[in-house]
Formats: sequence, structure tokens, C-alpha cells
Amino acid sequence: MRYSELADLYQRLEKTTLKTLKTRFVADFLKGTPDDLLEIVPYLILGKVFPDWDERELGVGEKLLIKAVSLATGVSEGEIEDSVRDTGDLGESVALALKRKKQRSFFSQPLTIRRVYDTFVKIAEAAGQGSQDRKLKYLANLFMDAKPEEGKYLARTVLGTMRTGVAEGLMRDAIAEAFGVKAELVERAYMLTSDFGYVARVAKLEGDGGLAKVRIQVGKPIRPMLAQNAAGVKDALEEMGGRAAFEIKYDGARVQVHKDGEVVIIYSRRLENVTRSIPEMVEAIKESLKAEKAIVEGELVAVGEGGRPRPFQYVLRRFRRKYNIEEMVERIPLELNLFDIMYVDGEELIETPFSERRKRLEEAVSQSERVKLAEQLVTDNADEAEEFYHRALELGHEGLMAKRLDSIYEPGNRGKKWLKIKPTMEDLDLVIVGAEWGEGRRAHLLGSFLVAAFDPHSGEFVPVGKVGSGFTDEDLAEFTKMLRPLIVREEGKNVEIEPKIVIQVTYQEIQRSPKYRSGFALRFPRYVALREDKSPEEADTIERISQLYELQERFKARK
Ligand SMILES: Nc1ncnc2c1ncn2[C@@H]1O[C@H](COP(=O)(O)OP(=O)(O)OP(=O)(O)O)[C@@H](O)[C@H]1O
Repeated sequence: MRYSELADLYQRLEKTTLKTLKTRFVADFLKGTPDDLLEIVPYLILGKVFPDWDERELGVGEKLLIKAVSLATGVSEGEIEDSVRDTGDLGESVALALKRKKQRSFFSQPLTIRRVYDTFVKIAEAAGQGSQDRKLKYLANLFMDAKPEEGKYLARTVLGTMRTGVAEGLMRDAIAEAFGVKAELVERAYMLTSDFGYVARVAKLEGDGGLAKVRIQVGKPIRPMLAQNAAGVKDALEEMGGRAAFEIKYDGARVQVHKDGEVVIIYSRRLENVTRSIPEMVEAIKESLKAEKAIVEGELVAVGEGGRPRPFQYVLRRFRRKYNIEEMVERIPLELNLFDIMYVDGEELIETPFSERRKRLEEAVSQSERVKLAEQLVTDNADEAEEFYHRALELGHEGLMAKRLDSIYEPGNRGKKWLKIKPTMEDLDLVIVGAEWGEGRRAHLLGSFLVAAFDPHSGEFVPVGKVGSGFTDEDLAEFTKMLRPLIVREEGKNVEIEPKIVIQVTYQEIQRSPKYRSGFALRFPRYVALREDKSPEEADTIERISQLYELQERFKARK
């Protein structure tokens, strides 16, 4: 299949904002995709080469890409850079450079999707000495045979800046439409395997029946089950029917561990493979997890003096580190608090009640200094739970989780089977969708950021406020650098930004307001931290804000 067909699809997707139309375009394309490409095409459509949980990445930056295009077209690197400054869009500039190319090489071969993908794999796998040169050569070869439009999308794929507005929900619907299968079954299979390529293949070749039989697989991350807020311990206990498991809510980063014999893979909350950044945990898990094959979940916490937890950003620093990891092992010691088990030695446990899963977890793990079980109290006594809650806070933890004893594990669901209890109003994790250039000394920096919540029904991001405080000068410089490539449109001082970056925002209150389409506005929003561990679709939703609003009003009424 020709790559030009895919380029054509990207172009059509870019030209419409209508979700139904986009879904149809993607569905038609998938329908026409041959079986052997079905595992890779959904990801290419999403603007990715590999699923997020795949450890491979291209490792190609803007500089190398420009060099490759220069090599392929004879247009100098300087000229391409100038052009990027003019167009503000590298993809566009690559297309322009390809248009200027004097002559098509005599041996030029039309690009196929297979060739593009195989080249990407080679680029991702190039390592060690001379790898930059090899990557350059592979890329230049692709651009040599690319038509301008193809070049544009190749560049965007390589840099991860595709802007076709296709997200997970749309892909799910498109797979269902393409192969005439039920969207719920596609969703279910995806929640269990996080693999659109695999799901698309099963949908096509085995239909609804095949999808319904999809099981979790060691080595493919399961979408995490999530929690809602509770106003307090008492409310939580009531909601759970009078008796519940309370656990410490550790303030770290959630991880999902897949063990298969000697192989241990650790996924972050975003289901990215973070194994390499925490080698000491891999060893500790191998020792503690007695089962041969297992999938377990827990919260990874950075421990400070006297065993007190440090803020979750420390764990994220560990995840980010690519070099001199050993030094970080010393500087930021970690502890894993396991709280769930989804699979053990051939047995799938997600439909097993939580109380039983906990037992299985206890059996599968022998605790050590680095690997522990989340501290738990099963009770029907509100005072006892309250006491546990206060002790958790005193020890420096975030609060408690309450879990229904009879609940199954619901991948990707934020239901009422798990509730979190925290002392303050919850900070929100919101997506940056716009910004404003500063003034005077800060004219070259983006200053105030329009933040939005996710609406899973429409797949859109709906603004709820503007955040201008809480940033240091360094933060603003970093955000400007990060957001510049994501600028979609500029109008005067205002810029529209592609929803990619999630930040944690604190605020005084949620207000009802006609100012935004969401109907809500944050009062005194303030930046707290960058949430690199969350994708835009994992940001807080409009429903959640509405729930928090109701909780807030209840709190107020009580006071
Ligand atoms: N004992 C525990 N059981 C379950 N989750 C826990 C536990 N301790 C800490 N956590 C963390 O709390 C989170 C549960 O809250 P929620 O489902 O709302 O996730 P979240 O959106 O990441 O929220 P938050 O920002 O509060 O961590 C889990 O994702 C996990 O990272």
C-alpha cells in the first residue's frame, strides 16, 4: 500500500473538524488496509510509530531531521531553518524544500507504508557508535523518494507533531465502523491490551466473537482502574455499603508491573515503559514477586529522611533520567507499595472480587525493603477508619483510598468502586489549549495559559480557566520552549495550542460561570506542577469538575 494514500488521509483529516467525518475517513482507510499492515496503520494514523508502551522510540530531533531533508533535497539547512521561522511549521517547510528539489532521482521508488514503517524501526533500533549517521542516512533515503505532501507527514510523524485530531476514542469508533463490530467490544479489548493494532486485526478477522474473547496479556499494559472523590471517610463507608477496605493513598507514581520469568517490565500510569530508569526496582521485584508470571500494580514512592514520602515529582525525575541512572538510584531511593494483582500464573484475576485479589497479592509477594504491600484496614467502623486516615496524613501520605470489597477490576474505568479521600479540594490536571504572549521583559515568553478539561463524549477539550500565577521565570521559559512547536494559530497576543501538555492546577473554588462553554470557571487558579505522567485524554474531565463542584458545595453547606 502506498504511503501517498496515508498522506492523503492525513490531509483530509486536517481539513475537517467534524468528528463523524473524521471517523468515517479513518474507518474507510482501515477497511482498505491489507491484513499485514493492520497492526501498524492505526498507530501511524494516530501520528505515532509505536504504541506508547513500546520502549522503542525514533530519537530524532528537529536538527537531525532538517539535516536529512537538506541531504535529500540539496536545499541548505540554513534555508530550511529560515523557512521554519516563516511558516512556524516544520512539516510545511519540509514540503516546501521537497518542492524546490531540482530533480527526482532516476532510481526514485514510490514510498510504501511498509517501507516507511520498516525504516522507522531501523531508525529506532540504531544504537551505539555511528547511530546518528545511520539514522541520518535512513531518513534522507525516505525523503529522497518522498513527494512534498508525504514529506510533510513523515516529518510530523518523526517529531511526534501530527495534528489530525484523531485520538483514542475516535480510533475505537473507526475500528468498530470499519469492521462492523460493537464499539463496546473494541473498547473492552483495547482497555485490556492497550494495543489498537492487535484489536483492529481481531476485529477484522474474528469479529465480535473474537473481540469478546480477548484476554489480558503479560507484556501488554492494562488501562488502570481509577477512583472518584469522596467527601470524607464516613461518606466513603456509606457508599461502599457499610464495610470497605481502606488503604493508604501513597503520593507517588502509579506503576503496573509485568513479570514473565526473568523478564520484568514496568509501565507508568500513562503506560509508558519506564523499566530502564529504575533498575533497582526490577531486581527488587524479581526477588519479591514469587509468581513466575504476574501482573501487579502499585504506587512507586520516593522516600526521604526517616522514611517519609517525598513529593511525587521525585519519582517522575527518576523516570525521565536516561543516563547516569546509578547515581539517581542513590539520590532518590524508591519504594513500591503494591495494591492490586490482575494476573497470576495463567489465571486472570480482573473478575475476581477485590478482597480475594488482595489475598492473592499477599500470597504472591514476599515483602522487602523496596517492595511492600499497601497498608490496608478492612472495617465497618467509621471511627477506626477515621483514625487510620489521620495516621496516614501524619505520616505524610496523601490520604486514603476506599475500595469495595466485592468489586472487580474495571480497566480504564473511573467509577465508585474506588474512592479517594483527601483533606483539601482536589487539584485539577488540565490541558493547555491556549496561551498569551507576555509583555515588556516577558514579550518573548508565553505567560498566561488557557487550560481545559477533557470531554470524553465529544473528544474535545473545554476551557475552564486561565492560569497565570505560580510559574517561575524558568518555568515560563521551559513552557515556551515546550509549547512553541504546538502552536496551531496565532492572533495578536493570543495563541491556540494543540492539546498535549497536562498541568496540575490548584484553585480556590470552582464557580458556575457562563464565561466558558463548560459552564465552569476556576477561581484563582495557580500552577502547581507539570503532569508528564498524564496524557491529554487522562486529564480531568468536565464530569469530574462537576462532581467536585457538588462536593465543594456540600463541604460549604456543612461548615
Ligand atoms: N493504595 C492505593 N490504591 C490505589 N491507588 C493508589 C493507592 N495509593 C496511591 N494511589 C494512587 O492514587 C490514584 C487514584 O486516584 P485516581 O484514580 O483519581 O488517579 P489520578 O487521576 O492519578 O489521581 P491523583 O492525581 O489523585 O493521583 C491511583 O492512580 C494511584 O496512582
